[in-house]
Amino acid sequence: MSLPDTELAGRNISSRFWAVMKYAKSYKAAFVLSVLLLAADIVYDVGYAWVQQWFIDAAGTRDIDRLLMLTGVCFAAGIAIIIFFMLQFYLRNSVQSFMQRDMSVDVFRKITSLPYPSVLRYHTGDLVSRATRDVQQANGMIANIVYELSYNVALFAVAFGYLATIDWRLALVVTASAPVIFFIGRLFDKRLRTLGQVQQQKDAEVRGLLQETMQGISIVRLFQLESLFTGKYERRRKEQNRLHMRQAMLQTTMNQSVYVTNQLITIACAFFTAHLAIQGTLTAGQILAFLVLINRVQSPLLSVINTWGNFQQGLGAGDRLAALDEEPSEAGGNGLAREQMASGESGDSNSSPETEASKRAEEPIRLCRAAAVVPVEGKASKVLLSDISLTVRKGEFLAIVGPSGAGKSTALRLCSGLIKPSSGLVEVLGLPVQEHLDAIRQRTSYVPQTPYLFTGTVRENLTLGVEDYTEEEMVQAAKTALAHEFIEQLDGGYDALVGERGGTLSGGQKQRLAIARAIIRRPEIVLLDESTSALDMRTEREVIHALLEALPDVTFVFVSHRMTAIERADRIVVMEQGGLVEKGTHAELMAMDGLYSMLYRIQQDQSEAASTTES
Ligand SMILES: Nc1ncnc2c1ncn2[C@@H]1O[C@H](COP(=O)(O)OP(=O)(O)OP(=O)(O)O)[C@@H](O)[C@H]1O
Repeated sequence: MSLPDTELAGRNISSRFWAVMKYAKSYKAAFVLSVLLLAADIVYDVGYAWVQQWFIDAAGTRDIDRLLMLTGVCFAAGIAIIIFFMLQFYLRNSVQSFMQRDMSVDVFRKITSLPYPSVLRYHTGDLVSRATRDVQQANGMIANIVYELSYNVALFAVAFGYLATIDWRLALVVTASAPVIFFIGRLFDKRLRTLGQVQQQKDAEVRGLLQETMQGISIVRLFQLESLFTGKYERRRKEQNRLHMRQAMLQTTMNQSVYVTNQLITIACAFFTAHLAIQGTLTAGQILAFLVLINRVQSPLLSVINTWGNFQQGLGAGDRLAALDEEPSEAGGNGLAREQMASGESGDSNSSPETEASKRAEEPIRLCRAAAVVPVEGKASKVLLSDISLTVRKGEFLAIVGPSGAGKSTALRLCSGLIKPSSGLVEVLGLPVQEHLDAIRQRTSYVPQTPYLFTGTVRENLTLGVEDYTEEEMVQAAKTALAHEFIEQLDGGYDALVGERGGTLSGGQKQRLAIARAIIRRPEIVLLDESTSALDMRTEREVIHALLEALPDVTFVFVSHRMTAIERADRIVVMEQGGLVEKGTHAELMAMDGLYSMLYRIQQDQSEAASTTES
């Protein structure tokens, strides 16, 4: 996705903060305790000045008993503080890692629920980046704002209070840098935040390129694209480095401005302290405590500015996650009225509800004036399908043919709910697809053009998402898809590993596994999108024959370019340029002498020419 997220930089800060903070709810007690235990750090930091003052002043009075008592108290306090430190560290890290885990699971869930067209709009690298780095940085925002800020504000207040008890005028001089630091922070924050977002985007692009190159490594090698891709990667890395440098320089400029301000204030304080010492208004212990406390008052101011920079980066990541979260999930309905069916191919406005119900049971797929339009960046939207009306009968084997780019796969995507109809209605098993995706997908199987196998065993891939299968059912599904034989020959059989994306299997083997995976789900409808294209013609015929024999009640919709694959089809529809141009049986279509008969003859000529050449 290009960089639209930078527009989100103006979002409400508190809403972003609370969007992340809600993840602390489940760990409320540990979270609150870990914040309260920050008091141990404060006691240690400020107590150090107090101890120095008391030891020096006690040494001045030569009071050994007091010195011993003080040593004992310090020893006990030291041990208690270490225990509190460790507890605080444990709780803080646990809460943060649990929050991060919960948040990344939510982002993962969101990504998997995005509608298919939205997934296509994002780049995989971008989505991976959001689920990993953005989650990490958004959580870092909590660490910054809650822990760091609470700690620094409390340290500042306590150290300032202590300083004021020694000399309130000096205490005020020490804090003179606060308004300047605030001003500097405001000057830099927006730029840091926007830069953080652009940087995240660039990181995602680099990650995306890396992923894509790994996935297409064979093409990179075979097309000798190594230097092209390396150059591309180098350019993106250069751009990424440039942004990192800009960000580092901006952060350093901000830090150094604050540092210089603090140095000037420290020099002024040193002057006043020395002046008061000359006048004899401070004890030696107070002078020492004062010098320690100057640092304790100023270091929170310095830390706050760092925290602010990191907080801005966290907000940038929070914005990117919010943008993803605001993407509508797939569950939404298409809002189309069922009445539209009335004007469709099989619609009959006068029929009774009972007639309609039985018609629906007999016609598991009904498309009524369905259209699919996709938005195209910077151009008018593109029409993929227009005005498609079609019904498929229960147990029917319907074939869809047509030239490349005619819209055959899009029609199947429409039936499986992967894309929404932009107008018209698509009903599957009597239900409008977009409103009943879960129910429909439970009873429908879709086998895409390129089957996707997950890293794991044959068995895991075959039974994906099906828990109540028997060994017999699994083997039967594999036999029906003509996969059993080659599976048995694999080292390990059904427990053989298939490698990343099924890399150890041939294209045809992957396709047969995908078909077996589709039928083990006991579907009522199977949508096959050129799912046998990698098989030889004989095996393809055998697979189709086995499917039809084994599953006589199942409705098959089969997209194919090969006419031999669809010779058993009950009906054939022909598509061209996103429209349905012909339908009928093979004989009817041949008699029409239209596009189908032309495609059929071309293929026959080609196969005759091929067999002549072979002989
Ligand atoms: N998400 C999309 N965005 C833009 N155009 C798309 C999208 N999906 C498909 N198209 C376009 O829609 C048209 C139909 O594509 P589709 O994949 O349905 O064709 P097809 O008939 O299955 O082709 P083939 O036989 O080559 O697989 C093509 O021109 C394709 O470029």
